[in-house]
Amino acid sequence: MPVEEFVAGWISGALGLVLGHPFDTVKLLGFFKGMSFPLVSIAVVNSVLFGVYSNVLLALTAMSHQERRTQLPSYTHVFIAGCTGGVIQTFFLAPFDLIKVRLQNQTEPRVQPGGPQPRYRGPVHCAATIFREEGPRGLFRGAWALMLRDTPTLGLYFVTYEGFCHQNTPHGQNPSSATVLVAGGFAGIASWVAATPLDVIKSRMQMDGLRRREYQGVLDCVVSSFRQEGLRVFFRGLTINSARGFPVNAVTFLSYEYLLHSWG
Ligand SMILES: C[N+](C)(C)CCCC[C@H](N)C(=O)O
Repeated sequence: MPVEEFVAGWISGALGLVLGHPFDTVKLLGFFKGMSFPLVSIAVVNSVLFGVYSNVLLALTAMSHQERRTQLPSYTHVFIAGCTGGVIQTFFLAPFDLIKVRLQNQTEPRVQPGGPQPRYRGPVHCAATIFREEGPRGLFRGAWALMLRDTPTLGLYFVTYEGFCHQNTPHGQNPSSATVLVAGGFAGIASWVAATPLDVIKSRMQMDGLRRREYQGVLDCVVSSFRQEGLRVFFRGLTINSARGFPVNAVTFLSYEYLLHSWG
């Protein structure tokens, strides 16, 4: 099984993430300490996503990464491989994403000497507290919504990327760096635009249960959010998600392709 894809997915994800970090932090104006936690999480999640994607595509098409560069596999195969990557990565992403959302939404001011401690003192303390207060399943709160958000949208992500590359590359050649950058950026925007409605729901589910349970499940959260705030609730964060999605995924795909190419 080609492991290069896993490693390339990890490194390229980390590069994209460093670039996207400022956007992620302004997204909720909460505090988000340091980069080590996001780097560990992206290492795990992106290597699973890219590794599963490439290996499923390989199994479906019997073409290697290099062969796929010159001959585009069918969009159905690309979509299925992307969706499979989306499903599998959810199991890894769910606890990391939950911790991120809980830390970002922490509204207590920074710790003052002698003042009250924040509820979560950092990612590890946050994980331990959730485990203690909400049980092991608590670490997967919102995971269904996350899976619904990421399965089709990661299919779309890879279809956009491969399609754009294919259309802008002369037959039989590798896509240029500029093409890869723009294709990755568009893939990021397309998938984030499609993912935003369920991103709103996912974050609400992840925050639910801190004080009292408000939602019965994903559908209930969709219905009551819509009733209380109207259709526009599903577009919250659309601009910042897209603005972040372009550079992060442009850099992710460029470094991914570069690494795979240089490993030959
Ligand atoms: C599927 N969804 C749109 C949620 C994400 C797709 C891109 C993933 C990338 N790590 C990023 O953070 O932008």
